[in-house]
Amino acid sequence: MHRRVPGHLLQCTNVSEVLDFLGFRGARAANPSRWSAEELARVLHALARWQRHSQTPMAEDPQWLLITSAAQNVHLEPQPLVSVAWALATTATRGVTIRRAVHGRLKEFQLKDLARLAWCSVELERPEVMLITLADEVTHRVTGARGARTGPILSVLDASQMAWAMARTLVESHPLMGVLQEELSLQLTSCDARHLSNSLWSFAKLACADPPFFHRAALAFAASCAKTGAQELTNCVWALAAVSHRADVGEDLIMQAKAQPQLSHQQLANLLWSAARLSCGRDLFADLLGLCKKQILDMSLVQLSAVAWACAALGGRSRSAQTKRSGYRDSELLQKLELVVANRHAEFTGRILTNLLWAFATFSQASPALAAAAGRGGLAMTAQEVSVAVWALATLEEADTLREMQSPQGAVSSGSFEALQLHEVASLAWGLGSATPKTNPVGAVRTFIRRYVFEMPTLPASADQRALAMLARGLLKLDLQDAFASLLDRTLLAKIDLAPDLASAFISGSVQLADLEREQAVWASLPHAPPRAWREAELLRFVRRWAAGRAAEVLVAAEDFCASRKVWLKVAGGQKADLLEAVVRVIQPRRVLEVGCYVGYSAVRLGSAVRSWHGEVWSVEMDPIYARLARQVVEHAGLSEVVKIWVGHSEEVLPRMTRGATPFDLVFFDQRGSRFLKDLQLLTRSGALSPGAVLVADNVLKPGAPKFLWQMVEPGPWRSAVVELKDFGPCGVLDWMSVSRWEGAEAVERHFESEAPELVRQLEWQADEMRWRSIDGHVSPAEWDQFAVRMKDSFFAAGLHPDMKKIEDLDSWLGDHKHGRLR
Ligand SMILES: C[S@@+](CC[C@H](N)C(=O)[O-])C[C@H]1O[C@@H](n2cnc3c(N)ncnc32)[C@H](O)[C@@H]1O
Repeated sequence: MHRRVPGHLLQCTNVSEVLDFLGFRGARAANPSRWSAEELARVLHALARWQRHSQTPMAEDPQWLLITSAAQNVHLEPQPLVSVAWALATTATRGVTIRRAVHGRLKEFQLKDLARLAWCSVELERPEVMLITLADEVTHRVTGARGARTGPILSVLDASQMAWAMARTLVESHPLMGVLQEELSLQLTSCDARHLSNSLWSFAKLACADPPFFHRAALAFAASCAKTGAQELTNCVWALAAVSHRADVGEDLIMQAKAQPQLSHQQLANLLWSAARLSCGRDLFADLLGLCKKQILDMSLVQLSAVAWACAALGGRSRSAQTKRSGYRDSELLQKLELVVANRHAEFTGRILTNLLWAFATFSQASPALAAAAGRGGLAMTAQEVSVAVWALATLEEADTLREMQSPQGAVSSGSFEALQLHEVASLAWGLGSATPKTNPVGAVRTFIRRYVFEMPTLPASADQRALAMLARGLLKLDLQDAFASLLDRTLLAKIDLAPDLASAFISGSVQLADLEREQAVWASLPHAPPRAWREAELLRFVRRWAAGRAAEVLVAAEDFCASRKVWLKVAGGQKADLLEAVVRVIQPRRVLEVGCYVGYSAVRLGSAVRSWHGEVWSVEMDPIYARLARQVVEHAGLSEVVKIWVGHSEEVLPRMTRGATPFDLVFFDQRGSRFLKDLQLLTRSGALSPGAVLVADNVLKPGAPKFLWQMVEPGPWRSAVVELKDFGPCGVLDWMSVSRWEGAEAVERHFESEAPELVRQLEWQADEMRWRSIDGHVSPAEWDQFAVRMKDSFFAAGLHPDMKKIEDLDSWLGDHKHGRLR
């Protein structure tokens, strides 16, 4: 079928000239119904080959249409019929069918002809009807012939053509795919890379690949692809990514594809999408993204949204359950995307919009134009897309748009959510709950969410815990207390080994509902010393053994534990403890708040300092296992009356604990740096800070809290100083702690509204990325040091020049508060 086209044929400029060249002139040319079946097939075939090379559109040409209709009315032998099918398929001629000609005659065709017909059928009318007939026949013949043969029955070319046709037509769950897999398995070592790539693509598209076969086929492709082109490489990489194959093979192939000259926009977008799905290395991803960025403004919206999706999704499959994706934030790309959004949002479909929204929300990048596009109810969004959009808009705090989506014409009101999966319902519940005032319950959707929880089937032990935690929080935000209780009961019933975040959501939710019974049930389900907390459990044993129940001894024992066992614990010891004590000595706070208690080391230090003037410490910890250990450490130090430990995420606990409480004089932020600003906002909005309160924040350099630091050094209600010191532990990595004094409540909101410059936002992202990396794997002290130095230089480059102080300067700097003015 793909023989070379004769040179003379190539020189023809229209259909008549081709007919003339083939010897059909005058009245004979005008009367194809008089031609023999073989003549018809020969002419159609030649015309199709001419069209393929000349790229001249022919499907509407009157002479071509006459010939094709004549071909439908004659009886063709199998060979000419395959030729005609090929001609019709390659010229994308519509309205002509060969189905009837083939019907009832399949036995006359050889296996290879059936495969060619399958390949052609993709472009013909109602392909699935013909394809299923062909697939049944091939399956029947190959399985029937197996008894008599040990080797392959279908050639690699035939098998790959059949597979490709099935995938293009999306014929799912047909036994033929299993047959083709077996046929290909027998010939993997001798397969041509092009056919292998087509086959892998087809199996992945139909999600029907058996992993060992896929792996062997991928290795066979990698071994034979040295001379293949970009399309084959892209297809194969896409297939590996779609079935979540091992990253290493995919990464090698992406490197090869990247080196191909002139990758098309589609190939680039596919490669980047695949690189994200395969969790490729960041350098390789950055190289590919560099190529995409050069062409981004010429890409189609679908390609562009795939690029955005890939950037947000990179690193999504992290090893530990605690971590989330960090994505790949690129300022230049975001700026270009903003430009596209501003100019072309009217053309967005639901999928394009939600991909972009998801990426912007992942990067905490506000985009009013994008939010406005989502608000217009006219966009036909599927229920899944609505759930993504709602989550993204809530993350970006676009409450107005969310309300618009819930108007009678909006996508939320008109959506039908019955087919949503757990994580999608969770996004919907959390998103709507985050942005909807309690006075405006979201009607039918709220009823659906409640029913979904009550009708949920038994949860498997492998249930998606991040989704469950999000759903639990969403239910409380939507005031669906009975559904929250039901979700908690079902989860405990399933004997799921609770991850910290889910346990924390359940405990803090039960406390909020004053449901002591359920709170205790969750505590009882938690192991005392899970493997991830063995060091912390060891610390408690060590402290109990070597410290005689006084705070000072507990602190020394904890430090000895780190030194003697050569373990590093993330506590504010050493110079950091000196700084905390210096601040406490100067301001003598009555009420202290700590966010990030861990095992209670700094809580004990703060508690023992404020005890002498009857002060108290409230400490928040989101991980119940750590919180329980911390309570035991505090109890052993004899400080249970002074230190109160609250369990839950700061976002949930702070509003609850500050309601009607006496304001705090000292706050110590030791949670994740990217929470600092949000938690500070919660505190100032709820009036939880006393006049002149002092805020100490740890790790503002390493991994860093750039947005927070930028706000604190900007002119406004805070006066801040930064102390450079060494982290606790044997390596003593460089770090900063900030000390800020609140000078009044005026202009607080305005202060928070000012947006940090792009470079600072970029640094914020880098800090978070490093934080997740350190949770997910090991970061060496040398890497931390390099990171800290780079961060410092970047701060200065961003114009962030804090007032640097030494610990001994704090006394005079905080002078106003000396001698306990706050008492
Ligand atoms: C660096 S450790 C705290 C060390 C402790 N302050 C000390 O010096 O002994 C950080 C702790 O904060 C907790 N955490 C992180 N983000 C939090 C949040 N948003 N709310 C409550 N706890 C959080 C973590 O689980 C972790 O135990």
